[in-house]
Amino acid sequence: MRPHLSRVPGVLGEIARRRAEEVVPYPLPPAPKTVPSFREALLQPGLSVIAEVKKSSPSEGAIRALDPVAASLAYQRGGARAISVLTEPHYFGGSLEDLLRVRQAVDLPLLRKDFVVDPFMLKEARAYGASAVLLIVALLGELTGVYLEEARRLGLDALVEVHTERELELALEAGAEMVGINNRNLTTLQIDLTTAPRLGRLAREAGFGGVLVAESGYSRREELRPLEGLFDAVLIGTSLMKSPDLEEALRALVG
Ligand SMILES: O=C(O)c1ccccc1NCC(=O)[C@H](O)[C@H](O)COP(=O)(O)O
Repeated sequence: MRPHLSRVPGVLGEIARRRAEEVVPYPLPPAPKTVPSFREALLQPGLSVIAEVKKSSPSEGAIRALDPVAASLAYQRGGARAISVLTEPHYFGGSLEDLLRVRQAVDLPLLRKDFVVDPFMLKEARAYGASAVLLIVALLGELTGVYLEEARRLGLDALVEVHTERELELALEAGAEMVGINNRNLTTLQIDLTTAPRLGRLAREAGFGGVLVAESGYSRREELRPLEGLFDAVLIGTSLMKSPDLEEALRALVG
């Protein structure tokens, strides 16, 4: 079952509709027998970092044409607990090939970072070595629970992404065990670093005891302070990718 994407505004709608047009099932390579647990990696003590391989974006245009394997090895040395690999090709310069190559090079759990709008994309994620997928409530709406169930059935963890109070309610109703709160409004691309702590507190007040991940816009250590004791993990892409030394940049942020 697919979500109704005509109702999704802005660049997010554009990306997702293009993605949906491209999904044509094909024979997948055999999935790795086991992959490390994304959820358990993020539950280690302290604020875990999910470091993102992101070559370009709608916000920034070209960021850096760094080899995803080289970037991921540097992230692993720098202390990342998981790696997010963009697989969307048109706006982010990613691919499933990148995901597979990173899987073969590092031991960390991988998040397939894409705009999932068809259940086949979950099967692809599993086949190409992901431990987890991103499910964006602004895209999936009431279908979030259906995609969550399908992800679980395939043995994938799911990071359910929200940006508003209503989306948070939907994520919790759907039974999300990992919630990502995006500081970036995916319609306007504006970043507001007060979004994650505000919605994070609401989630905890509502009794959410699962994994909380703050996403987007972080580039300095002091910006992570409001997350301490509330969030389990932070997802960082652009500022790391722009740094001359990824390993050092990661240590400077959270080391
Ligand atoms: O990054 C964008 O410009 C963007 C535009 C439209 C949809 C999604 C977008 N980014 C996805 C993300 O959430 C980020 O890649 C991730 O949270 C890391 O953010 P950052 O550290 O700011 O690169």
